[in-house]
Amino acid sequence: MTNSFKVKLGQGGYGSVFKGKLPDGRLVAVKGLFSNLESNNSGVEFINEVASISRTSHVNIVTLLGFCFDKRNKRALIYEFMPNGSLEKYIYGEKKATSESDPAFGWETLYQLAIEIARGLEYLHRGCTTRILHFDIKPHKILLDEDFHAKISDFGLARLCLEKESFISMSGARGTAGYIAPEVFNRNFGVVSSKSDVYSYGMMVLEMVGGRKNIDVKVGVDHPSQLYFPHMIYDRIKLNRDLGLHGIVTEERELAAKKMIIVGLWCIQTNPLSRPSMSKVLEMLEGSVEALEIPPKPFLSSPPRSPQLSISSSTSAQISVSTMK
Ligand SMILES: Nc1ncnc2c1ncn2[C@@H]1O[C@H](COP(=O)(O)OP(=O)(O)OP(=O)(O)O)[C@@H](O)[C@H]1O
Repeated sequence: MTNSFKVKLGQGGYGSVFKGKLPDGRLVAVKGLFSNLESNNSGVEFINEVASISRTSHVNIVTLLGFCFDKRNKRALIYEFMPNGSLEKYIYGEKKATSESDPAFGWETLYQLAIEIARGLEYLHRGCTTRILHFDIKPHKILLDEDFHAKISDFGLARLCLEKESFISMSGARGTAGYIAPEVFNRNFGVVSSKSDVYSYGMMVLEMVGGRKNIDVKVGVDHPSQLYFPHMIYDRIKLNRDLGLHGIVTEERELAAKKMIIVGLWCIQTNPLSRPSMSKVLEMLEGSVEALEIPPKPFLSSPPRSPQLSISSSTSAQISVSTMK
């Protein structure tokens, strides 16, 4: 199926992703899962988990087409192939989105993507058969189809399958620094819930707006005031200053940018209760900018450095999975 693993699409924390083709010609992405844990069981848990999650179906969620599980305990997840790769490269990678040199990927597209991702997340929070709280939403989890529509990829399924199998079960959570809500790494901030995903979503939207990492260590060395993008943009929007963003040449683009900024700032409020639900986010993005109130200035509450943060098991039971009737 993968033609001997010739084309590697990427590398995730749980395995490599390869391009493949089904016998009917459909292109797929095959995500191999490596487990360094001795597992003697038959993989029933894995199969059940995949079966239950494969019932998830939404236009803004990458479709899980199947799985592989062989006698030697090798396992893989098979997803629909997303030809335009991940959002990451359009935010700060080789195809930076706000660049005027690529008008096809300007503010209109970014704004549309913010709405599509919000729809996918809202579905995962409220509408689907399997509800998983606390995904690891970040720009490389958002994949783009051939028409540049956004789909949330994998949404922690790999982690979930391996953790269930290894009996680590639902204890301990991993997240990517820069997107993890404060309550995920410290319970004193509140309870981990779908609002933790709202936080990650907000951080990501602000990166889409800024075209850079929210915490830019390189910039920070020379210009400390520019270290934390959410603070910089907060001051500009609050004081009604020029946003100082690339490519805002029409009023329509400015309105789209403003909505994304205000929504992003609401989403990253430290108190989970102050953050909007994903349905509220959609309402805010789709409504008029005049109806939006500017939130209080968000604190810098994520740990700024290490790219992958493993959370100790003292913050256990943070991923909650349930099958809704
Ligand atoms: N369905 C797909 N179609 C095309 N490319 C994909 C697909 N799934 C993943 N990729 C590519 O592989 C990369 C790694 O994906 P993966 O989900 O494993 O990584 P990750 O975001 O680091 O996740 P995790 O740490 O949860 O394993 C993606 O950033 C993307 O470029």
